[in-house]
Amino acid sequence: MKHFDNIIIGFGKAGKTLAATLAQHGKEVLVIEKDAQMYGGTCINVACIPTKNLITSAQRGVSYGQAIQIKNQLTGKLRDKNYHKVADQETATVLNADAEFLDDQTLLVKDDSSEQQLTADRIFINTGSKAFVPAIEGLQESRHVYTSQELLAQTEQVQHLAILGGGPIGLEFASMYAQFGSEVSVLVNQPQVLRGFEPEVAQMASEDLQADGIEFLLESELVSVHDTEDGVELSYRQNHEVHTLTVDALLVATGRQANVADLHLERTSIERGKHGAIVVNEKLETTAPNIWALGDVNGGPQFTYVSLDDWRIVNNQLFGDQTRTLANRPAFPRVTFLKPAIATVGLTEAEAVAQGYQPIVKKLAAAAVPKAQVLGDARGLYKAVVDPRNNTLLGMTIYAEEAYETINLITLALNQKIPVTELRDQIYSHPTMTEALNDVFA
Ligand SMILES: Cc1cc2nc3c(=O)[nH]c(=O)nc-3n(C[C@H](O)[C@H](O)[C@H](O)COP(=O)(O)OP(=O)(O)OC[C@H]3O[C@@H](n4cnc5c(N)ncnc54)[C@H](O)[C@@H]3O)c2cc1C
Ligand SMILES: NC(=O)c1ccc[n+]([C@@H]2O[C@H](COP(=O)([O-])OP(=O)(O)OC[C@H]3O[C@@H](n4cnc5c(N)ncnc54)[C@H](O)[C@@H]3O)[C@@H](O)[C@H]2O)c1
Repeated sequence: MKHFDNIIIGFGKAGKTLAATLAQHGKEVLVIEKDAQMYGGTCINVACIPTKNLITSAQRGVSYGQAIQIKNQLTGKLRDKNYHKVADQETATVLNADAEFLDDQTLLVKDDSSEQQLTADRIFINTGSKAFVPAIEGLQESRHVYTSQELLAQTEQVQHLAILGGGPIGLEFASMYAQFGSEVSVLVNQPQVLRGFEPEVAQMASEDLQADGIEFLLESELVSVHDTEDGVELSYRQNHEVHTLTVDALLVATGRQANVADLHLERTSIERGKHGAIVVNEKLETTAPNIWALGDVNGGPQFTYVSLDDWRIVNNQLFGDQTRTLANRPAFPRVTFLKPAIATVGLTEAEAVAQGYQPIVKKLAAAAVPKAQVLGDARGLYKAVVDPRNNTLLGMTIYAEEAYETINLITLALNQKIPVTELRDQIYSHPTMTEALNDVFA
């Protein structure tokens, strides 16, 4: 039986970064990835990067067909680069195979033609997550129902797209398809979209999405789907009545669950928790000795930069002072890439009040920022929640052009407890969206 110092299962953000770090320290490491088209992981191949590239193409007026070609070229280039970043290291090996556990120490690793058993001093699980498809009549069988990964592979533009779910995947695809000129209907089982965001922003963004041509079917429950000759008919219940809607395709965007099915964790002492995610402690150790779980698979927030931060925690244990844990993870931003984007960090006003703060709220319309006019989309709002006792930020939501950049500066100020007067008095370059901060905190 072959033995390695370190085995990483899954070529995700945390895994590939850890593999490179281990190799840079001269340590032996094997990365096992089941799909050669996924070298580099979900984000660069079928998630963050291709979706944002398609959104950018749509905003530049590129046709859908051409945009897909540009996207495929980009992901191919990144996949190759990511592969070599690990595989070219002297002490690293990349194996294209499926990994499953036989017990806490042993893996069975299979490809099309062979299988072998491997052991390691340390095993790191970084197998990500996969789309959760609810048990609704006809959904599994339909030829016109897609997950986000499947829809991204379509070379023909869907002309009328229905979307089930109003989370970030549902809304980003809705906005993207509307910008490509498709008709879009979003079924949401809630009374409003963007719940959990500042209510003014949720209201404004929801109206803007509708103005961009997106139809919201709120408080709707999908009952069944049936394929027609060239599309799919949806039956959904709204206000106790069953309605039908016929579209060309349905995107299911109802959340993602930990990718553990193939790992056979029942043969190990690795515990699973909510929705099947691997249970970890604050150092990301599983309940089995010398096995860690990083990224989406451990049930934490599903973002590439959180997976990267999981790497920081493990890296700090292996090569650092062992102080970095989930317990001291700083606040991090969340962005939904709409037009304009919504970016948020920390507490909303309601959350701050619920936690006993008596916050001061600062607001500014995006239309007041010259750069928003330059960019031609002056929709949006800046809303900051400030603790008046020390003038520091409790949270902020930005619904404006380039919100995804400005929020990183705000996150720094929030984590470093920089008084908002500093943000107010900074000299910002002009014309930029960041200079809004001069006025938000005036
Ligand atoms: C459409 C979409 C858009 C998104 N947009 C954003 C965004 O803009 N910003 C953001 O931060 N996040 C975004 N996310 C979330 C982000 O993609 C994930 O949080 C992130 O990719 C998770 O990375 P990971 O390190 O957990 O593993 P992954 O990158 O998912 O890697 C896991 C790898 O493990 C492999 N694998 C699984 N099982 C096995 C096995 N048994 N044996 C061998 N290999 C195996 C898989 O093939 C895969 O390559 C988006 C997600 C989706 C679906
Ligand atoms: N820009 C980004 O950072 C970005 C973009 C896309 C995805 N992501 C990550 O991927 C994760 C998964 O995204 P997602 O949007 O699939 O999941 P989600 O869990 O965030 O949202 C799913 C939505 O579907 C709704 N829903 C669930 N079951 C339903 C049903 N039967 N009928 C109608 N609606 C239903 C839920 O109410 C929820 O609003 C996100 O949580 C996020 O962490 C991040």
